[in-house]
Amino acid sequence: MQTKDPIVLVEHVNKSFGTNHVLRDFSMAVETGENLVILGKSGSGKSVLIKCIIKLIAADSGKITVLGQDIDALDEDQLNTWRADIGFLFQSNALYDSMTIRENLLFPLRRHWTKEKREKMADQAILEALEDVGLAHTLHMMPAELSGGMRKRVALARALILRPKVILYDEPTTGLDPITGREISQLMIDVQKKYNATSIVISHDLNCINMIANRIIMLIDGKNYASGTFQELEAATDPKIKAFFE
Ligand SMILES: Nc1ncnc2c1ncn2[C@@H]1O[C@H](COP(=O)(O)OP(=O)(O)OP(=O)(O)O)[C@@H](O)[C@H]1O
Repeated sequence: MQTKDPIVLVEHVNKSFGTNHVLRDFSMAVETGENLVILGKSGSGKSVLIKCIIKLIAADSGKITVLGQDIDALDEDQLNTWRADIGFLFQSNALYDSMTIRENLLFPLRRHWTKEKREKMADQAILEALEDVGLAHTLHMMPAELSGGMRKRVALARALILRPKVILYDEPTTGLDPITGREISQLMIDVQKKYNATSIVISHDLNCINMIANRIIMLIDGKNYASGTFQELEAATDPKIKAFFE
């Protein structure tokens, strides 16, 4: 299972909440440039896994290495610098409703860029990020003025503005109609190609998964139960895998 030079390596990770043992000796390796989808039923621990990868929550045991860095060894300052290389698209989009789209995109730059760099480069970076998602005209609008699909695009632009090397998507097409879902999936493919990023995607949306996944990992019973391409897993005879593709 180990690849030559994985950009994300999860080894024997366990995570429990009280008696709820969510991740059980979970391991996976993600290679640079992959679009990896994590598939598993509701409550199986997909969000917990990606929160462990970005160190929003701590695993109980095991080791996680991201961009060559053992994440347990990072202090607060190092964690902040390291997080600039990791984009995260929340299911809720998490846009600030009281801020314009420009201010929403400025937010990560405030955290990670110096004032000097922001003064010189922020406007250009914000415009380019919005152009990447086809929404340059929304610069001075408020989130409430945008449709759900547009808000998702803005959230994607914000996740990409620092040019992360790894992007984590938590159910990026949930709540969108199938056409908008396909548009978002295509955008994810386009940005992955443009910036040679690595994507880890949680999704239940078979259309989205079929479009974007180079590989799928099935998270079942807290473990990396199976992995393969969409076609390989769709053809599986194991009932636990089959259930997802019916
Ligand atoms: N902070 C927390 N405290 C206690 N339990 C938690 C916490 N976060 C997650 N859990 C539990 O961990 C389990 C896995 O949750 P998780 O959100 O990872 O599921 P999921 O696979 O992402 O589900 P869904 O597809 O519905 O989003 C659930 O039983 C959930 O209740």
